[in-house]
Parts: sequence; structure tokens; C-alpha cells
Amino acid sequence: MRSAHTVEQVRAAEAELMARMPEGALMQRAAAGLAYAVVEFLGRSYGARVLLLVGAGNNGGDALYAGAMLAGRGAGVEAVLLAPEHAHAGGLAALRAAGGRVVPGPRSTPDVVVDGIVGIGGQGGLRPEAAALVAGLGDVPVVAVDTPSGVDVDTGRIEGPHVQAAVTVTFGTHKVAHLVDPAARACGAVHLVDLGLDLPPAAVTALQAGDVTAMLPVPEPTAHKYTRGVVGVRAGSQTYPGAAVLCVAGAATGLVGMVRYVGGADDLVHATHPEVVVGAGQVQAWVVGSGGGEGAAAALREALADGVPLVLDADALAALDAPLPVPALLTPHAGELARMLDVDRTEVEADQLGHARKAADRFGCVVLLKGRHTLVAHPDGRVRATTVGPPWLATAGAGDVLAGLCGSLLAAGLDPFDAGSVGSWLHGAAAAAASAGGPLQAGDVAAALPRVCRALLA
Ligand SMILES: NC(=O)C1=CN([C@@H]2O[C@H](COP(=O)(O)OP(=O)(O)OC[C@H]3O[C@@H](n4cnc5c(N)ncnc54)[C@H](O)[C@@H]3O)[C@@H](O)[C@H]2O)[C@@H](O)CC1
Ligand SMILES: Nc1ncnc2c1ncn2[C@@H]1O[C@H](COP(=O)(O)OP(=O)(O)O)[C@@H](O)[C@H]1O
Ligand SMILES: [K+]
Repeated sequence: MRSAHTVEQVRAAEAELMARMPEGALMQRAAAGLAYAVVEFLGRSYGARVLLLVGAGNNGGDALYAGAMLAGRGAGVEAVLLAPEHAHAGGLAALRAAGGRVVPGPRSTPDVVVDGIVGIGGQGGLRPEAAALVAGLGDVPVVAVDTPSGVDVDTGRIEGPHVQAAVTVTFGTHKVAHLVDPAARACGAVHLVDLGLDLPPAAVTALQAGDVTAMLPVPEPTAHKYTRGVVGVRAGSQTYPGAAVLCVAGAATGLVGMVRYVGGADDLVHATHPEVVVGAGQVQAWVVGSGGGEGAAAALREALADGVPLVLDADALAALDAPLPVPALLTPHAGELARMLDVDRTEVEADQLGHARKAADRFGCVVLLKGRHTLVAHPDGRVRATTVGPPWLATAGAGDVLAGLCGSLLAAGLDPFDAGSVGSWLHGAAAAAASAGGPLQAGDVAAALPRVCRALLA
């Protein structure tokens, strides 16, 4: 599990550890990890030209100490101080002692910029002077210290000019901005330097392959199809018959004992998935709404009558006006979540964590907000982010496959939070497998799912 903590949690854990360590020891650990990551990124240190952007706090201190280490290994290191009178004194002395120099501004194009403008102490976007300096550096790759300066660390929002990093080197634990878009997009690849902090439960987590493997429903030796769970799909319509096929494809990947289908695309579902039983019957979970059109509201009422857990997708989300009486997973994309909360799509995209949490609270359900980094928010406040899945996955019908897959996990006995986070991880991993660096179609994602599960269980 990858864990992302809030600034307050990090500060408390750092204070507790610092009280037990010699002064400055934590910053030395952080700076050594940072210097190592810069060398890794450049592939060398001797002769490399490194420009440090140094702010007023300890984030700048990390950059200065790392700069001193790089200068000691043969790099040409220059530092621009954004608040000269407040720059970290110890770091500055170390840099100078190692042969690094303070300069009024960039004098030539460096090989790499180290962004130590601001870290977890940041407020709002970059200030004008820093913003102009960063903009003037153009395409020079940036290694960000702890967080790309200018992003909101606890919310993942971006409220003004910010640094776009190639690599972010963070300390002690991940921060929320490393997992949640749009800030996560500004981080590039994230490297964690362990500081040995003792941390409480995280604000946001991200499942890793081992976590998903441990939660995969695997049949008991004595299993029969009904003990493995039956998932029902009420999706598709005359206008969108393909959504029924794709939702069924996501449900029928072998993770449950049986799939039932009810809707307007019987013949097509039968022809493409002969193993699926067409017609209502007993199920352990229903998936409702993918391509459901105007029939989605009635389909939702019928599914609710069974009293089993639900996945609500697409048109069923539009039919939802109050908290549901059964455990449920809602799977909106940003546009659908915007309609559910009566806000603009751009507002959802700018504050994905805030809106996913708000919807989970309002509807009393687990809400899975689809996107580059999908968020799964529980009404109790827990959030999981799914960071696997290539941009090729942004293709029509991929959401239908996801809804069916999550439904099969619900029917197999996972709760909505686990079903949503395991389902979106498997969906992203299947997309990566199907894509292999190239284009894919939604059906390819469903077809790759058994292969992904096999690899996890091997
Ligand atoms: N506390 C610790 O033990 C450790 C902290 N470390 C580093 O210390 C950082 C936190 O240090 P600080 O608490 O000093 O805070 P920061 O260095 O993140 O920022 C605080 C300073 O930046 C200024 N500032 C705030 N918003 C700004 C903006 N938008 N534009 C420009 N300047 C802005 C503030 O006026 C303040 O002077 C971490 O991110 C990490 O890099 C590491 O050395 C590891 C150990
Ligand atoms: N940039 C991206 N990178 C990776 N995955 C993405 C990106 N954009 C969207 N996705 C994923 O692609 C899928 C698209 O689903 P959705 O928008 O519901 O499509 P549809 O409604 O056509 O089925 C979701 O699983 C979403 O998380
Ligand atoms: K920074």
C-alpha cells in the first residue's frame, strides 16, 4: 500500500522524530536522498550543471545541502535565492564550502533545475517572481524537492502558476498531492526517501499489486458457481446496445460463478457471451445504468427491490436523488459527478478529492471518480487512488467494462470500497497489458483481465 499523509500528520511525525535525533539529522537524510536522485536522473554528477531555486524555508535548505553534496561530486552548482535574507544559513554555508555559488539569476542553460522554492509550507500558487523565474527556464527538466512548488499539498488542487517536475523526491511519506490530480500530474515520477517517521493511518492510499492479489476473490476447493457469487447486469438500451455487451464483458471475466443479464440487448449479449444467463433471477449484486438511457431509472428501482449491493453507472447516476438503502458503489466520470452535485465539470476536475468526498458524504455511498488517477471515496472519509492505467484507456466503453468488473467483485463478496479500488486497479493494469504502449478498445481491456489476474496469482 502506498500511503499519502497530510501536512499536519507529517509535521507531527517529524517533530516527534526530530526530538530524538541530533539537530539537522533529518534534513541531512532528505538532502542525501535528493542528491542521489538528481545523479540518478542525470546519469552522472561530474561536470553536470545544476541550478538550485531556493525559497525561504527548509525546502530550500534541502536543496542547498543536496547542492553541496553534488558540488562535492564534481557538479557545477549555482543557486538563485528567492528570499536571500531568509535562505537556510547552514545549507548556504555548506554549498559555498563545497564550491557552489549564489547567482542573481540563471546565466546559462543548466542540465537540471532543483526546485526548492517551497514544500509542505507552501500557500497558494507561485508568487510572481518565482513564477517568472520558472517560466524563463523553459524546457529544462526539474527535480522537485518534496512537492512541485505551487501545488496545494493537502488537496491536490493547483491554484496558480506552479512547477512542472520530471521527478519529485519526497521525504518520509507521500503527500496527498502526489496521488491526486491535477497536482499529481505536476509531480512527474515520484521517489520516496525514507526518513523513519512513525505515521498514523494515511489520508489517501493507493493499492499496489500485492494488496490487490490479497483481495482477489479466489474459489475455495469446494466452490460451486453459486458460492462464488452471481452478478446481474441491467445495462444497455436500444440506443446503446454495445454498452450492455461491454458491461457484461467486464462482469464475465471469471471472477464470479455466473453473470445474469436483464435489458434491451438480449440477442447481442447471448451472441457475444453464451455463458451469460439472460433473464432476472437471484444475484448477489446488480450493476445498473451503463448505456441504460431512459430505462435506467426503472432498472434502478427493479434492482433495488432485491436489496443486494449495487454498482450505479452512467444513466443510473442521473436517476439517483437520495441516499440508497443498500451498500453501493457509484462510478461517475467528472461530467457525471458535476451533474450529481450541480456544479461545473471544470470545478470537479480542479478539486477531484473534494468533490469525490462530498458526493460520498451526500449519497452515503462509495464514490469512484474516474480519471487519470481514479479516486475511490468512502463516506467514512477514507480515500484510495488508482494510479495505474495508460491514457489509451480514455476510450468509449471503458467505463462500462469497469462497472461490470466492479459488480463482479461486489457479487464475489468484496465491500463497495474494496470492489471499487481493486476493480479500478485491475482495469488499469488490464489496459496497460492490452495497450502495451499502443491503442486499445474497451473490449480489449475486458479480454486482458484474466491474464492480469493470472500474473498476480502466479
Ligand atoms: N521538518 C522537517 O524535519 C523536515 C523538513 N524537510 C523539508 O522542509 C520542508 C518544509 O519546510 P518549511 O516548513 O520551512 O516550509 P517550506 O520551505 O515548504 O516553505 C515555507 C516558506 O516558503 C514561503 N512560501 C509559502 N508559500 C509560498 C509561495 N506560494 N511562494 C513562495 N514562497 C512561499 C513561506 O513564506 C515560508 O518562508 C519540507 O517540504 C521538506 O522539503 C526535510 O528537510 C525533511 C525534514
Ligand atoms: N488520461 C487518462 N489516463 C488513464 N485513464 C484514464 C484517463 N482518462 C480516463 N481514463 C479512464 O478511462 C475510463 C473511461 O471511462 P468513461 O469515461 O466512463 O468511458 P465510457 O463512459 O465511454 O465507458 C475510466 O476508467 C477512466 O478512469
Ligand atoms: K519544491
